Amino acid sequence: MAQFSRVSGSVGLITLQNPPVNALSAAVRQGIVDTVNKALQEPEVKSVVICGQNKVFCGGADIKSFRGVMTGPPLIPMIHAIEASTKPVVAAIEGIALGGGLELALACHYRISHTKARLGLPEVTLGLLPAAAGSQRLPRLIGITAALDLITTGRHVTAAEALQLGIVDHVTDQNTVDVALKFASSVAGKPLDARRISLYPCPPSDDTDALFEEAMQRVRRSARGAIAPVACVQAVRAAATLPYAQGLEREKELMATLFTSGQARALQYSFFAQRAVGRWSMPSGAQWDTVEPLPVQKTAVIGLGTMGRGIVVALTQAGFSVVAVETHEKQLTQAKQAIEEMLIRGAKRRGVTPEHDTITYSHSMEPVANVDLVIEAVFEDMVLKEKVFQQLSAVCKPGTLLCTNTSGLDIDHLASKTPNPELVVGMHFFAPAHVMKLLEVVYGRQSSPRAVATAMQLGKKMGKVSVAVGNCLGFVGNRMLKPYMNQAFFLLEEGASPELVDQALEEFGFIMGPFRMSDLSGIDVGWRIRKEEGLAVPDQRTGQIPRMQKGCRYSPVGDLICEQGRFGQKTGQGWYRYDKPGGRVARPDPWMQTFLNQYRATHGLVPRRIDPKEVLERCLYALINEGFQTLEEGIAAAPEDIDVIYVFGYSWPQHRGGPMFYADMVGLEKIMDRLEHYHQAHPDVPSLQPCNLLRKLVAIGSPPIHKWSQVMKTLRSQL
Ligand SMILES: CCCCCCCCCCCCC[C@H](O)CC(=O)SCCNC(=O)CCNC(=O)[C@H](O)C(C)(C)COP(=O)(O)OP(=O)(O)OC[C@H]1O[C@@H](n2cnc3c(N)ncnc32)[C@H](O)[C@@H]1OP(=O)(O)O
Ligand SMILES: NC(=O)c1ccc[n+]([C@@H]2O[C@H](COP(=O)([O-])OP(=O)(O)OC[C@H]3O[C@@H](n4cnc5c(N)ncnc54)[C@H](O)[C@@H]3O)[C@@H](O)[C@H]2O)c1
Repeated sequence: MAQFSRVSGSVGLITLQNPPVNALSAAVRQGIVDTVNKALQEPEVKSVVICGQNKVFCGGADIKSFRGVMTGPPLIPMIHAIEASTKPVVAAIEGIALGGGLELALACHYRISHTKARLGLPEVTLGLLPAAAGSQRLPRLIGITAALDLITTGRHVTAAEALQLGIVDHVTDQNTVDVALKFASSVAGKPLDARRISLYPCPPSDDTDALFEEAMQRVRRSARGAIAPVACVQAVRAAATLPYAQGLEREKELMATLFTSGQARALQYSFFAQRAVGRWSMPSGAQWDTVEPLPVQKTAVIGLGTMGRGIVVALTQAGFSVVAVETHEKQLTQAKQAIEEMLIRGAKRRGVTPEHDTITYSHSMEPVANVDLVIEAVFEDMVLKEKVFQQLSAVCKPGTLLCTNTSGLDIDHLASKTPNPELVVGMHFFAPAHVMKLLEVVYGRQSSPRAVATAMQLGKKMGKVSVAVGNCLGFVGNRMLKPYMNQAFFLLEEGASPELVDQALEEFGFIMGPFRMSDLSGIDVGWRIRKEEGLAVPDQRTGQIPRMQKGCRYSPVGDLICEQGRFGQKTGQGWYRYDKPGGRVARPDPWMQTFLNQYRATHGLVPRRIDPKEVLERCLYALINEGFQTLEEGIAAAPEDIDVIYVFGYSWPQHRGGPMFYADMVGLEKIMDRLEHYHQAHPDVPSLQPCNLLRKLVAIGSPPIHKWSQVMKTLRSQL
C-alpha cells in the first residue's frame, strides 16, 4: 500500500507501507501508481515527496513474489511515470534504499538522505541485475567506474559515500521527511529536464573497451561460473554505448535470462535460508522466539593460536570486553602483536578508531573470574580441554557460559566434566575467525535453551550467520566433509591426480578443490586426528597402514605424504609444490605422480582414466548423502541449515544454493541412482550407500526442498 496526504497545502506526501522493509509488492506498486496520479491531478499539489513508513524508505522489489505469478502494475512503467512527472518529486531516504528502492529514488528528481541511511543495488547477490532502469540511470549519474563497482558487487554505501558519489543531493541528520517537504516546496514550479537522469549522457571515460574488459575479467575471477555479475557488466556497457531507450531494451533482455535461471533461484533461496537459520529450534521444542538469552558483556578466550586470535578480534570489534588467556609465553607475545595488527587493519577498513583497551592479556585464568562467557580455543585434545573446563568451572562466577571452539569433539563428554553441563555449548568458528561468516552453535544433550540462545545471539552480534546444530563427531560441516575427502583420496588411488580432482571441483565453483584446500590448511591436521583415531597406524605384521579399517575402505595416501614431511604450503610441499615454505602458488609436482604410481603398484591398483563427471558425482553425492543422514538423525534441523553451513563455512558456490539445494536441482532420484551405482562398484564404502531419508524421499515422489522439513516430521518415526 501507499498512503497519500497533503502537507502545508501544496506538497503531496506519499508514504510506502509494507513493513518491515516496504518492499515493492503488487499492493505497494498499485498504491504508488494511484497516489502519483492523485498528486498529478490535484491542482493544489505543486510538488511531491516519497518516503517509507517506520523510517525505512524501501528494500526493493518483493523477492518473495519472484517465484509466483506476477500481479499488479509493472515496476518499470511506474518508475518512468515518476521521472516524467511535471511536478518535482523528492525521495526522502531513511533506513535503506536498496535495489528497486534505489531505482525508485533515481527516478525522482531529487534525493535527500538521512546520514544513517544505506543505499545500493544488491540485485547481483540475488542472481539478478537492477532492471528497473538502475543499470541505465546509475552510470549516467555517477559514471561508469563507480556504477560498475556498485552494480557488480551489490555493496551498500553509506549516505556520506552516496553524497560523495553524487547519488544523493543532500544528507541530513534531522527529520528527513520534514527536510524533504521543505525542499519540495522550494523547488515547486522549477524546470525539471536537468533533473531527469534518463536524459543525461553517460559520462565518457578514457578507454571504455579496456575498462569493460577489465571489469569482465574481475567478475569472472571473483565469482567463478556466476552469470549475474557478467550480465551486470553487459548492462552497464549498454548504458555507456547505447542511447537510453536501447540500453533499457538490453537491460530487459539480460534480466529475462537471469530471472528464470537456476542461479537466481539458488541465490534467492540462500537469501531466505540465511534468515531461516535464525529461527532455530531444539529437539526439546525450545526455540528462538521463546527463550531469553543471558546478558553478555564480559568475555574470555582461552588459547591464542590461529583461532583464538581471530575470536578475540571478532569479539572486540563487536564491542565486548575480552580477557585473552595464553599459557605459552612466546605465543602470548606474538598473539598480542597479531591481534593489535588485525584490529588496526579492520578499523582502517571500516573507517573507525581501533579498540585496544577492552582486551586484557593474561597467562593465567584468574582474570576470567568475573566474565559472563568463555570461549575455549586450546589444542584439539580432549584431555587438555577437560582440564581447561575443570579449571574454568573452579574459577568462573556461577552462571558463566562455557563454550568450546572444538572442530568436532564430543560436547556431551566435555560438559560431563563440569558441574553445570547445561551451561556448556560448542561455538565452532571457522578460520580466520574474524573473517569467516559461519558459526556452528552446537548443543549437547544437556545444553540449556538459554545457553544456546545466548551463543546464537552472540554470534549475531559478531556479524556471523549462526546455525544451531546437534552434537556428533564433526557436527554438520566437518562430518559431511569426511566422505567428500575420502572420495578425493580414493580417486587418487584409482588413477586421478590432485590437479584433475581440484580442477573438476573448482570448475563446479569451489574457490579451491580439496587438495589445494588441504595444502592451505595443513595436511597434518587430518593426519594427527586420524592417528588419534587409530587409523593412520601401520599394521605390526605388514608394516603398512591397512587399506581396510573396521570393514571399510581406507586410503592412507594422505598419511604417507605426511610421513614424508609434506604438510602443504607451510612446508613448501604437499599435494603440490610451492616455491618456498609458506609459498602460495601451487604447481603440479612430478614427485607426486611418481609417488602415486609406486603406491598403486605396491597395492596392485591398476590406474584408469577418470573423468571430471565421476569426480563431481562421487565427491558431491557422498557429501550430500551424509547431509541427508544428518537430517535423518536430527543433527541438522533443516536443509537450509546445511546449505548455509556449506556456503558460509566451506565456500560452496552460493549461486548453487548449497549441497541440499543442489540435490533438489539435480533430482533426488538421480542422486540416489548414481550413489547406488557407485556403491555397487565400491561396496566397501558405506558412505556411498543411499541413506534411508533419501530413499524415503524418492519413494514418495521426491518432494521439493521446501517440503522436506514437513515430510521429515512424518517420516522421522519410520526412519
Ligand atoms: C520471462 C520472464 C521475464 C521476467 C522479467 C521480470 C522482470 C521483473 C522486473 C523486476 C524489475 C527489477 C527490480 C529490481 O531491480 C529488483 C530488486 O529490487 S531485487 C531486491 C533488491 N533488494 C534487496 O536485495 C534487499 C534485500 N534485503 C536485505 O538486504 C535486508 O533484508 C535489509 C533490507 C538490509 C534489512 O536487513 P535486516 O534489518 O537485517 O532484516 P532482515 O534481512 O531480517 O529482513 C526482515 C524481513 O524482511 C524480508 N525482506 C527483506 N527484504 C525483502 C525484499 N526485498 N522482499 C521481500 N522480503 C524482504 C526478509 O526476508 C525478512 O523476513 P523473513 O525472511 O525473516 O520472514
Ligand atoms: N585451525 C582451524 O582451522 C580451526 C578451525 C575451527 C576450529 N578449530 C579448533 O580450534 C581449537 C584451536 O585450534 P587452533 O588451530 O587455534 O590451535 P593452535 O595450535 O593454533 O592454538 C592453540 C593455542 O592454545 C594454547 N594453549 C594450549 N593449552 C592452553 C591452556 N591450558 N591455556 C591457554 N592456552 C593454551 C597454545 O599455546 C596455542 O597457542 C581446536 O580445538 C581446533 O580444533 C581450529
